[in-house]
This record gives sequence, structure tokens and C-alpha cells, in this order.
Amino acid sequence: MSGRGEVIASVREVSKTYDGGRIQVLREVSLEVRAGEMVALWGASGSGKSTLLHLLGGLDKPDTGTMSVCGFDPCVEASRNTLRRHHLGFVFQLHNLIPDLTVEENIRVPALAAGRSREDTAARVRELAAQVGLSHRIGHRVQDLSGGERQRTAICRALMNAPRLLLADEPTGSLDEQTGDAIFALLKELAARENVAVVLATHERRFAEACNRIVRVRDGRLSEI
Ligand SMILES: Nc1ncnc2c1ncn2[C@@H]1O[C@H](COP(=O)(O)OP(=O)(O)OP(=O)(O)O)[C@@H](O)[C@H]1O
Repeated sequence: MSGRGEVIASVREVSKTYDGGRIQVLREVSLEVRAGEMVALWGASGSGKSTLLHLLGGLDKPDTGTMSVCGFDPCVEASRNTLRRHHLGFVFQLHNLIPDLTVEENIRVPALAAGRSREDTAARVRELAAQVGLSHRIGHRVQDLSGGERQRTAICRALMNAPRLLLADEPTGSLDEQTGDAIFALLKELAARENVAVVLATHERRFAEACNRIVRVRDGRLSEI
């Protein structure tokens, strides 16, 4: 179990361009994220927030610089697979759930990918669903749920394998203000309860201010505010 204060993710002098170098998104940025903290990446549309999350999650590679996430290098394929299966959770704006599977089945997907059985995971699935107020919907198909219920399901799925780092990309972006506030509060509460570090991309100041740290993303640079 990781104690508070341990470095969970470190990014050193990372640069990222697209389109053969024509679009420079990140310029030698560095960042450390510690256990249990919730860090907001706050910046305008197109500033590079998603790009940084994708690099941390091994969904894309930097041009230069180094990274360590939960002791693994996300740029190395074998490490990346271990990281994704066991140590990372993702919540995206458009939740990427499987619509014709039930809430329960969607929450269980990462556990099955990590080689665990249905029996082994049943209690955890129920516990997570209860924590987000979805016990009564657990057998319903995701396609029949509201946007807020879908995002609650996505949060449970992201936490299923008890990750050490949760990457959240505008997790409230597709929701109305009231539902967005409720989902953000839930994410914060669960992350604290499970001692998961969170890196959350947002362009909304009020969500950034509710995190432990705000890292501004602008002109390819990061600055702590
Ligand atoms: N695969 C890609 N190919 C080319 N350009 C890209 C690619 N991905 C992102 N970009 C560009 O990189 C820049 C940063 O994009 P990114 O998605 O990281 O920004 P963001 O801060 O997350 O924006 P938003 O808040 O709108 O999601 C943008 O100009 C975007 O168009």
C-alpha cells in the first residue's frame, strides 16, 4: 500500500509535437504527482491537457524526455501493459463504456482483462456500485442509463482494479452543470477514500480550484498556480 507523499508519476523535460513537428504541444515540461493528491491540469481548449494525460497513460509517446508512472516507463510496451492492467484507471469525457453490457459487466471489464474471475470480483463490483449510488441499476444495460449514471459507471470501472493513478479527461464535460458537480464530488470522494492519485484535465476553474493542486497548461508549458 502506498503512503501519502510517495511519487506516483514523474514527467521530466517531456516534449511532444504532432504533424511531423509542425504542431508543438508540450515544450520540455516536468511534473511530479504524489500518492493521494488530486492535480488539475487546467488550460484552454487545445493547450495540451489531453496530450499530457495520453502520455502518462502510455496511449502516446513523447518526442523527447522521460516518464515514470508507478515505477514503470509507459513508453516501453511490456511496462505499459502492466501499468494499464494493474495500476492505472481512466475516465474520459465520453466514458467509452460498452453500451449493450450491463453496469455490472462494464465495471468488471478491467478485472477480467487483469485475469480475475467473476466470482473473485463480485463483491468489489457491488461495493463500487453502492458507493456511487448505482446498486439499483447494476443489472441494467448502459445504453438505458442517463449521462450521469454512465459517468458513475465509468468511475467504478476506472477504480475496479484499485489503481494507484487515475487519469481523468474532462470527466464532467458531457454533463449538465448540476450533474457535473455531483460527478466531480463523487470522483474526489472516492479517490480520497481509495488513496488514488488523480490527474484531471479541465478547462473549468471551479473544478481546478477544488483539486489539491492546479497546474496551468499554456503555450506548451506547465506552471503551478
Ligand atoms: N493526433 C493528433 N494529430 C495532430 N494534432 C493533434 C493530435 N492530437 C492533438 N493535436 C493537437 O494538439 C493540440 C493539443 O491538443 P489536446 O487535445 O492535448 O488539447 P486539450 O488541452 O486537451 O484540449 P481540449 O480541452 O479541447 O480537449 C491541439 O492543437 C490539437 O489540435
